[in-house]
Amino acid sequence: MPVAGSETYVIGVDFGTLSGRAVVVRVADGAELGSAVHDYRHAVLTEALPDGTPLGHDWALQVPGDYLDVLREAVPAAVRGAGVDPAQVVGIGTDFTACTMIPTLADGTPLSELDGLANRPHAYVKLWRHHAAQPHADRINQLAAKRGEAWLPRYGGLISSEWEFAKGLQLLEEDPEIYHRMDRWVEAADWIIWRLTGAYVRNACTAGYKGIRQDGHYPAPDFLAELNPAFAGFVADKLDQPIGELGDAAGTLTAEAAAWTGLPEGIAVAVGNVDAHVTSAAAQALEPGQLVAIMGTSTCHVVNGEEAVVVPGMCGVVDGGIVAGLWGYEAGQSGVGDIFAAYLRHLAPEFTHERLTELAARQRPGEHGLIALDWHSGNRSVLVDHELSGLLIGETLATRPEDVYRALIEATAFGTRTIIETFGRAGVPVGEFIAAGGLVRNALLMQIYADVLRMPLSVIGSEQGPALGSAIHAAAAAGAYPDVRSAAAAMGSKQTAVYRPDPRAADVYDELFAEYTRLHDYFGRGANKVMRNLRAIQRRSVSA
Ligand SMILES: Nc1ncnc2c1ncn2[C@@H]1O[C@H](COP(=O)(O)OP(=O)(O)O)[C@@H](O)[C@H]1O
Ligand SMILES: O=C(CO)[C@H](O)[C@H](O)COP(=O)(O)O
Repeated sequence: MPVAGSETYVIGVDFGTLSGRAVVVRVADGAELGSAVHDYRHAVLTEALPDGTPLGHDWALQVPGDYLDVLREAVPAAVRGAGVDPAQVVGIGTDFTACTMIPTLADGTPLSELDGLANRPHAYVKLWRHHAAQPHADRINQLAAKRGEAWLPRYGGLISSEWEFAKGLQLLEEDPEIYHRMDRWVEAADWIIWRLTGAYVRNACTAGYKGIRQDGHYPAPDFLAELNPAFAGFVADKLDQPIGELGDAAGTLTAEAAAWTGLPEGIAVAVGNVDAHVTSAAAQALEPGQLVAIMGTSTCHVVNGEEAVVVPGMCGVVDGGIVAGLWGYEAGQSGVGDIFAAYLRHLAPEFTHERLTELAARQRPGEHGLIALDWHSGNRSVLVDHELSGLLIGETLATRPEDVYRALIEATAFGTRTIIETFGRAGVPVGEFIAAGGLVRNALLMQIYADVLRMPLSVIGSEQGPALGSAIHAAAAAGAYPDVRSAAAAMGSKQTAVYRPDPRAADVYDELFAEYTRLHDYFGRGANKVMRNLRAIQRRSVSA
């Protein structure tokens, strides 16, 4: 039950890839009364640092000060837009992309802000999409498999280059001076809470999925030393920190953060969380078998289960990783909206998403004669290899941009089907598919997914699922509800079976999916290493 007395509100802030969004939510029923978005000034640094220092291939950095601007700009704007009295706000919750890592001093100061370090790439935030640590991930995986590390199956047998250890090892080996100056290696999800409360609490979600924390332990020092003797103390010296459970309060808003946001000092601040995982609460999808796909720049798939089983190539399974009391599973596709955006930007600049969607919608499944592999940003699940790349087969002199666009959408749907079938075979059946995120607004894409998956698609009620999910966690952290489940029951929403599969389309897609699977296994499981070879040739030519 909400706290007694006058109407109260909570703030949810979603820190996405390019912008942060704040939403003001009524505690009693989850009504969204106002929202505001603030674009990060430096967006994503992929070519060069702000001073022009060039970056290598597959790099993706951010500037931490941009996140604070969201607190200063978007939060007060959302409160103003909602027309509520800030004094009635009882809590704030946040979610972040992950694994997004900030090297800091012991007080949380990012190294990129120190005199003399602004031109050092490794001093900056490594965004989740930074894929330059694949060789380091490969070494971690080979060594863990050789030693039979007990934690490896909890990650489906492979650690991703996107995660804390691979990125940390890359930092150590490519810029040891920065590594030694770094006191803490901090998830942005926790850094923002540190800034809001003055307390550094590591959230259970990223510590588990991205930080290899299982059953209360991290990989042992002798494992780390075998990777590199100077890495032996990585956990003890840079990473370890008290853990906060999702939906608990990490602390209260400091006077400084109250001044940034215009919110009352002392209100509850929820433990940090991840954009994907927090959305399950907003979609009222916390029961085992309800899979939420947060479909935007990338797609994350999150689903709860009663117990931990091994799903090959999943991102991970974490006790309480989505909600307390259940094992949370995560899988993902690193590129989805990003693939469509890159196609428009580089190859069809005269078109928009809307125009190509409209043209592609006139076709029947299979009509374009194409099939694609959706690995333009590598493969997070189930192959866990970011040196894989995209592929398009079937082009002729007649192939048009809308054909390719449709084939790319279908490829991402096949990627999702591969993940769902892998979960099912491993003993984590998916009973309901709930779509969330920016791609939900593309009705053609939604219908293609329903047809490819042969499943009805439910759709989250909110257009800002992560921010609403964060607000729900804020309500729990403020004690307005006893826990996240009851807050989600009152404040979340979804519409059931909005898109239903068309059996005739599904038949064609079954055939195309069989072709996709053949290509997927051939290029992705080592029979043909052309994609990795091309990447190696590219690296040599760039550095020559
Ligand atoms: N109509 C559309 N059809 C397909 N993709 C779209 C459409 N509109 C935007 N996108 C893609 O969706 C992604 C943004 O999704 P969104 O959920 O808003 O952001 P994020 O995942 O960063 O939170 C971008 O990659 C963009 O190219
Ligand atoms: O891996 C993640 C969660 O575990 C990232 O947060 C995600 O892939 C980035 O999300 P978005 O597509 O919303 O920018």
